[in-house]
Amino acid sequence: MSALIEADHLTRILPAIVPVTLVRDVSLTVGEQEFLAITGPSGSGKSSLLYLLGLLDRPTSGMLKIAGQDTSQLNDDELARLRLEHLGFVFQFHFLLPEFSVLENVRLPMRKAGRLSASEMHDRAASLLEDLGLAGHLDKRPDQLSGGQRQRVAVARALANDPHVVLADEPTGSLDSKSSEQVFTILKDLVRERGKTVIAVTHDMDIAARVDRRIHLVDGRVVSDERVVQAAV
Ligand SMILES: Nc1ncnc2c1ncn2[C@@H]1O[C@H](COP(=O)(O)OP(=O)(O)OP(=O)(O)O)[C@@H](O)[C@H]1O
Repeated sequence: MSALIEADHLTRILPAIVPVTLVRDVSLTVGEQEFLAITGPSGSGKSSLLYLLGLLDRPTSGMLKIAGQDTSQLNDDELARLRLEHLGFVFQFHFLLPEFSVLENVRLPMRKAGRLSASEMHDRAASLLEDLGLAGHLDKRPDQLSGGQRQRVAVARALANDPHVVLADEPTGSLDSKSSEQVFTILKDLVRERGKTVIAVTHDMDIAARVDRRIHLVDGRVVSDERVVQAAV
């Protein structure tokens, strides 16, 4: 198993009159094809840790390697490039651009990466959306879709540049139970069928019980990091 993410003693302190420690001394290694949940009480630092691992924030101290590359000396442009190449994001609220079509929303990260021609981008975006059950919706705008459909568009967008890792912050947090189950199944299939690694922050204990590995945080610290044993059916 080669490491996609290596975090060594990561700490994030928010400077303030009374500094706030968001993440404390977190060390972990995440490999290929892992399905991992980050759990913990509200305010325990789950999102903060996900943002560090996703290069959306910088640690105050500690080392973070993504796909073998030490990120500590990289400037913002280099971090953005590493993010585009290796990481995809799904948030609780989809953050799709309302004035763009579904297809254009999925094409945007490909444009930023600048590796594909216009027709390749179109075909790849259409194919991802079709795989996620959205074939009939490519030209619609996000507000013409249901919440579950929008979240599936967000998953397609996360996959646009074929990242190794998909980081998801409460991906089912604003969905009804049926849509939640669909999005969970999609994330699981990303791991099982597409060989991605998925790291999901979740409050949903039903989801946390069905991943492969669970990291539990309390006060910004990892208090357990365990393989999840699935009950036999
Ligand atoms: N910009 C900020 N300014 C001040 N405090 C912050 C800021 N961002 C986060 N915090 C605090 O840091 C702690 C960790 O926040 P974080 O959002 O990472 O936790 P979480 O476990 O994801 O919470 P939740 O489950 O409620 O989303 C919380 O106590 C939060 O209030």
